[in-house]
Order: sequence, then structure tokens, then C-alpha cells
Amino acid sequence: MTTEAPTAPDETVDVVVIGTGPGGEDAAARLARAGLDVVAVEARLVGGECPYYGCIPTKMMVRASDALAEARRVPALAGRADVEPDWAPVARRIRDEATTGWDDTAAVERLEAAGGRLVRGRGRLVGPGEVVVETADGARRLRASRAVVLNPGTEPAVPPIDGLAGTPFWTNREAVEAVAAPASLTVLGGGAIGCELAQVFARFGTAVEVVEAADRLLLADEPEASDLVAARFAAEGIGVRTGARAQQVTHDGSGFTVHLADGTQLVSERLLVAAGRRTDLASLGVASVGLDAGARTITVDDRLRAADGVWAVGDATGHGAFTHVSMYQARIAVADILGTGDERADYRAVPHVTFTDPEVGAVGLTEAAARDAGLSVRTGTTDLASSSRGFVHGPGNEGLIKLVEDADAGVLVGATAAGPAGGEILAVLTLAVQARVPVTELQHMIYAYPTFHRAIETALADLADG
Ligand SMILES: Cc1cc2nc3c(=O)[nH]c(=O)nc-3n(C[C@H](O)[C@H](O)[C@H](O)COP(=O)(O)OP(=O)(O)OC[C@H]3O[C@@H](n4cnc5c(N)ncnc54)[C@H](O)[C@@H]3O)c2cc1C
Ligand SMILES: NC(=O)c1ccc[n+]([C@@H]2O[C@H](COP(=O)([O-])OP(=O)(O)OC[C@H]3O[C@@H](n4cnc5c(N)ncnc54)[C@H](O)[C@@H]3O)[C@@H](O)[C@H]2O)c1
Repeated sequence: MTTEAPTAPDETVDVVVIGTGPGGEDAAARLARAGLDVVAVEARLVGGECPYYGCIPTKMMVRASDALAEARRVPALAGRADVEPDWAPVARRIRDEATTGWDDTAAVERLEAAGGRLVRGRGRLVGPGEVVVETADGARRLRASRAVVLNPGTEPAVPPIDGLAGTPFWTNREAVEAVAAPASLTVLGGGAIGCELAQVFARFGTAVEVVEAADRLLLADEPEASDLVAARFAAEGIGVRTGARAQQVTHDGSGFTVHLADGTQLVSERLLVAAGRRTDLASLGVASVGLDAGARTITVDDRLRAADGVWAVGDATGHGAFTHVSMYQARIAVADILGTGDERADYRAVPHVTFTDPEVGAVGLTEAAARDAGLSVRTGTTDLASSSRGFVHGPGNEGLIKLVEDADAGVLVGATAAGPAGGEILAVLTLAVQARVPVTELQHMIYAYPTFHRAIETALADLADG
């Protein structure tokens, strides 16, 4: 609810940070530690989506479901293991260790220890340097004399499917709060959230069907990585319907029915909507500082400046919806606000890892994106399972490394490492893309035997073969 905004500021401070996702929280603390008077405005929980509903609790789920999968591989490797999945330890770890019962006291104390203050409420810009916060006690007006930092993050997007609104569907938030694995689950969306959570619940015994509108899972990744994940999903009994359109959703006492355009009806106890994210820029009042309230993202320059006296960081800037991007941007914005550095944001080597099994790590451009950018592209690929380490590893060894070279420049502009430890293999490839290490240099270095990352050498040989 929006109450009438006070016309005079209740308080003038140096910086107001609206939204404390990982980037906003980090920026507020850094600016406060630098001696500025900082107020952070947060409508929900300090720390944002990542610690309470995103990265951390979902990776605890993944850790647990990976443990089950590894235990199920014991018969092929080491004897007998009776596996009886139980969601209770997962729910307990998420509640007690990850989120402390979805309580942000520790984060608020961290902010205050840095010298910042929190105003709990929903903030909106009402003009340059002017912020109104709707708190439980009414509206407060703050004036920021030096900077406003916007870090509003995203909310789950809910597609306009007939009947969906108003049903008790899950988003990532309810999935993270689950106290039991459902008997059956339909997942709408086969992106990062949909794939990670589909596999987690399936490994706990849930019958899972993934409905993806596009023609493959993990659309942002190389098609070879999508195929790998789809093959594993099939092997684990996870239903995947690509190119599928949900026309209608109904819900009754026994659960959900998703009606697909081809006439299929998917019946399940739960429905998870993981169909992308949205940011409501209009309610953030960005038009009052000259920004487009109807845009999907806040346009920022390479110092994260969005308008005079306004900086923006995080998912809302559209440079990759990842915690590491939000925090990277925060560091640069803070240096710009303080005038202590001239670092410019550079997104050539943004890594991301989707924590499915096989884990899919990727950095920079896909082959298709590199071709679209007009580069003269060479690629090199190798199968991880047939590497020495893959052979030793046995069950669960599926994976690949794919390298994308700008052949004119002789450097990698993108890479994918999918498979066991795909996200860890990615580190060296991220360095190669970031530092523009010549491919000839990569070809002449020594890769430890028998590691998974040694397969990079084989992919480089494939690249050289054209
Ligand atoms: C299920 C899931 C899993 C994920 N896993 C990973 C992962 O493994 N690795 C990874 O790097 N990323 C992951 N992400 C993405 C990651 O969570 C985000 O990129 C990260 O949280 C950074 O977001 P942000 O800084 O833009 O803000 P957010 O974390 O979205 O936080 C924004 C904050 O701003 C607040 N806010 C918004 N508007 C206002 C307002 N007007 N006034 C006051 N407060 C406001 C919100 O309440 C929120 O607390 C995952 C996301 C999800 C949903
Ligand atoms: N491990 C990680 O780093 C990680 C994990 C989870 C989320 N995230 C971040 O959070 C973001 C959001 O994740 P997400 O999975 O919600 O979004 P996403 O954009 O990655 O995937 C959404 C998918 O839903 C599909 N879709 C959209 N509407 C649909 C419909 N009506 N029916 C069927 N399919 C539909 C899209 O085609 C797309 O493939 C990710 O892009 C990522 O940046 C990161």
C-alpha cells in the first residue's frame, strides 16, 4: 500500500541503498565502513534472495540429492548401500543452518557493525536523491546527498496461463520452505531453477515432469550441455517436455492439473513455477530520475551509474542474474561513489554454474553467440567420460568440455565444462577468457594427470584440428 509521501525529508544522509540483495548489502556495508552515513532500505530480508530462497538453500538441497545419487552408485563401485531418502535433514539444515528460520538478525547486525542503518520497508525514488519508504509505521522520506544505490533484485515471474493465478503453486520460495518432498511435481520452466530443483526432488522420490516452452533445457547454455542434462534426466526418470505450452492450470483437493496445448494433462501434487524472473521498475519510482519505468532492466554504464546520483547493481541491471555479478558490480559502484577507483565493469568472462548433476559450468560466449557477434569461430570439444579420469570415475562420469575460440585473435571467448566438478574445472577456463591467454599458451601448459580438468588439453587438440 502506498501512503501519502511526506514532502520534506525526515532525514538527510549520504547514501540510501534500496534493496539489500548480495550487492546492495555489500555496497551498504562498504560505504558505511568508509565513513559515510548509509541507510539501507529492505522490504523483506537483508541479504536478499540468495541466502534465504536462492543459492545457499538450493545448493544444500543439491548437496543432499547428490549424496543420494552417489550412494546409489555404490553397487557399481563398492558393494552395497541401502538408500532411504528423507527430506527432514534437508529441511532442518535449510531452516537452522542456512536461514536461521528466515531471520535476518545476523545480517542486520553485520550491517550495523559496519556503521550502516536499516530501515525496514519498501523504498521508492520520488526525485533525484529523494526516497520515500513505506514502513510499518507509515511513510518516511529520506534525502541522499551523495548517492542512491538501487538493488531491487527480482521476483518470480508468473506466466499468464489461464487458471494459474490464485492456485497455491510453488515458486523457489515455497520449494525452499518445503518440509517434505511431494509425491509428484510438475515444473514449469527448464532453466536453472527448474532443472536444479527437478533433479533434487526426483532424487528424493518425487515423480517429476518438466515443462519447457523452448526446444531444450538450459537455453542459455551450449546445446551439448542441454543434451547431457536431458539424457541424465531421462536416465533418472524425470519427464521432460520441451517445446511444450501450458494452456491452463486447474487445482482441486488432490492437486494440480496442467493442460498442455497438445492435449496432454499432467497431474501432480505440487506445481513449481520456475519460468524466469521480473523486476517492477515502475513501483521503484525510477521515472522520477528520468529512467524508463517500463523497461525490463535498469540500464547502467560501466561504473554502474544509472542516472545522476543513482547507481544500480544486481539482477535488475541485466548483466547476469548471479550473486557474483551483483557483488562484482557493488565493488565497482562503491569505488565510483567514493572516488577511490576507476575500475570499469567488464562482462566478457562472466561465469555461471548450474548445479545439476552433471554440473554445467560456462563462461563468456556460447558458440552461437560468438557467431552472432561476427567472430571467426573455431570450437574444440571433448567427452569427459572418455578422459582418463572419467574412465576411473565410472558411474556418473558423463560430461564434456567445449571451447569457443576467436580464431583471428587466437584466444578463447567462451567455454563450457559440464560433468563431475564442472564448476571447478571452469575456473581455469574463466581465467583464460578473462586474461585473453593465447590458445597457444594453453596448448603448451601442463595439466595434472588424471584430473578432470586435464580434458581441457584434449579439447584444445580438437580445436587445433579445426
Ligand atoms: C532458486 C534460486 C537459486 C539461485 N542459485 C544461484 C546460484 O547458485 N548462484 C548464483 O550466483 N546465483 C543464484 N541465484 C541468483 C541469485 O540469487 C541472485 O542473482 C542474487 O540474489 C543477486 O540478486 P540481487 O543482488 O539483484 O538482489 P536480490 O537477492 O534479488 O535481493 C533484492 C532485495 O531487494 C529487496 N527489494 C526489492 N525492491 C525493494 C524496494 N522497493 N524497497 C526495499 N527493498 C526492496 C528485496 O526484498 C530483496 O531482499 C539463484 C536464484 C534463485 C531464485
Ligand atoms: N546455479 C545458478 O547460478 C542459478 C540457479 C538458479 C537460478 N539462477 C538465476 O536465476 C535466474 C532465474 O532462473 P529461472 O530458472 O527462473 O529462469 P530462466 O530464465 O533461467 O529459465 C526460465 C525458463 O522457463 C521457460 N519458460 C518461460 N515461460 C514458460 C512457460 N509459460 N511454460 C514453460 N516454460 C516457460 C523459459 O523458456 C526458460 O527456459 C537464472 O537465469 C539465473 O540467472 C542461477
